[in-house]
Amino acid sequence: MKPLQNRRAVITGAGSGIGAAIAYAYAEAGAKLVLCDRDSDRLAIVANHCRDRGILVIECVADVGSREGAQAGVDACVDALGGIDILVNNAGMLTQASCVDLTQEMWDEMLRVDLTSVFVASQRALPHMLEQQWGRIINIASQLGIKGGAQLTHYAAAKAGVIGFTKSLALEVSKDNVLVNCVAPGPVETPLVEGISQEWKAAKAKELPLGRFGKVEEVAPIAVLLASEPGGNLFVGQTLNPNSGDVMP
Ligand SMILES: NC(=O)C1=CN([C@@H]2O[C@H](COP(=O)(O)OP(=O)(O)OC[C@H]3O[C@@H](n4cnc5c(N)ncnc54)[C@H](O)[C@@H]3O)[C@@H](O)[C@H]2O)C=CC1
Ligand SMILES: CC(C)c1ccc(C(=O)O)c(O)c1O
Repeated sequence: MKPLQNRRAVITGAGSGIGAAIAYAYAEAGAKLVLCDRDSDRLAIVANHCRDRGILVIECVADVGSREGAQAGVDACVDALGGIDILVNNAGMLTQASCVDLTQEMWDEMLRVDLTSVFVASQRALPHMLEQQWGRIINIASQLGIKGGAQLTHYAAAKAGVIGFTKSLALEVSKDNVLVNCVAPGPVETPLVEGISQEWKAAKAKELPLGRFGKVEEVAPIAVLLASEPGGNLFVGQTLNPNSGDVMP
């Protein structure tokens, strides 16, 4: 039997990068998928590749920056599949500005997309998971939520918030067999970091003990482990750190 056979999973930000890799890994693992993204074209490509692996996939085009959009994936899963087992809060954005130049709009958008959406989607999923006494919530944070990042106060604050939210929710619901954890990657080659210059990225890669950025297929298996039994059963409120050795908490 495959590790996530017939589990009903929602993955946000599944149209690209880490979210797409998690979608492929979950498809291989036998899950039924609700894939969410605001980019319908990219989402359709990822969804079709998952269908090629013989599993049921529902596409949900939504912007998690709004309350309705953050709830949409969970609602689609419950409506179509009768419930939800796994929620992967992965959708995220990255902009850069020094704190003095950061506008209120940039701050608010970052907090809405990278933090508030995690709360809203989790809150929507929880009644179903508590009722069935089984659930897994996996939040994609960032090592910058631990170490901070210049020009990234808003991003680092949102991701630190995700880590604190994860620990606190884990304390509330683990006795009901709803396990909440997060993954805090270091730099990973995805479109998210495409805007950063090659020179900067080369210098950053040299600093890393591993000497290179991560690849999405090196992060996705962690989301499979956390959702699977028995391998994921003892992780409660943890932050897993696939970061090329950049942060050793
Ligand atoms: N790439 C990296 O170096 C790292 C990424 N992360 C986190 O991993 C997660 C995924 O990032 P990547 O795969 O790198 O980025 P990506 O840019 O490749 O993919 C992000 C996906 O999320 C979607 N998305 C963004 N905002 C959305 C919104 N408001 N509503 C719905 N969908 C939205 C995008 O359309 C895109 O398909 C993010 O939470 C990011 O903060 C964490 C650490 C390092
Ligand atoms: C700016 C660099 C490439 C970068 C971007 C994002 C993250 C993260 O989200 O964790 C990093 O750790 C980075 O070093």
